[in-house]
Amino acid sequence: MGGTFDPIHHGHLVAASEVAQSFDLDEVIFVPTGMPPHKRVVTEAEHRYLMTVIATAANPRFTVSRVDIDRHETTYTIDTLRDLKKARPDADFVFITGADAVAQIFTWKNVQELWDLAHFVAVSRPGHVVSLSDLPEGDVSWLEVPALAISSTDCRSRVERGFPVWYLVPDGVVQYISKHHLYRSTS
Ligand SMILES: Nc1ncnc2c1ncn2[C@@H]1O[C@H](COP(=O)(O)OP(=O)(O)OP(=O)(O)O)[C@@H](O)[C@H]1O
Ligand SMILES: O=C(O)c1ccc[n+]([C@@H]2O[C@H](COP(=O)([O-])O)[C@@H](O)[C@H]2O)c1
Repeated sequence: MGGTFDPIHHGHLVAASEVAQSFDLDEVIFVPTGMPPHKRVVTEAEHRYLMTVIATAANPRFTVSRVDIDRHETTYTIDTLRDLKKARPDADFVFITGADAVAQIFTWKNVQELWDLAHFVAVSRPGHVVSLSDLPEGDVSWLEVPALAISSTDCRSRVERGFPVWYLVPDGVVQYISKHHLYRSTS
């Protein structure tokens, strides 16, 4: 599952857990992006990576990869999948995306090559509707997951305004944000 994870929240974790169960996956690899192509300036990669490690530590099927943050360039999923495939040539990959991300997939780099490298699973997300007929049949599956109306944008905004993010993100991530003064207007 690729994402900016700025910060990682329970919407990401529920989506990953549901896809792992439904598609009988051995492992879910969370891949924090380096520099995402379509996004604002994001928090330092090491902070996003460490929050992802903290959030996933308790689940034996969850791991975190540094492939995107160690490439030190704009992150494209084509490169993520090529690097993962190089490291695990025998693995069959499933790339997990939310409804909002998959709706943009035809703007992604080398999109036609992506289908050869992984099967894509798009999960439902509150506030986002996707027309399944726009997605290539056989290459993208759809999965309804428990609706959690949580976004990283809202988490950042809440911290900035002094509102709690307890129960929106894992406890360790709340503590990490506080310890490193992330998302405060002065940080
Ligand atoms: N609440 C959610 N339910 C289902 N999927 C989600 C949810 N939040 C994020 N995702 C999916 O997880 C992936 C990574 O998301 P990302 O790290 O950009 O989080 P985000 O909450 O969308 O961040 P931001 O608000 O900063 O754009 C994307 O494919 C996104 O669609
Ligand atoms: O490959 C691309 O062109 C591309 C463009 C936008 C997003 N992505 C990937 O989609 C995933 C979710 O991205 P985001 O920006 O919603 O966190 C993440 O793994 C990104 O690298 C990939």
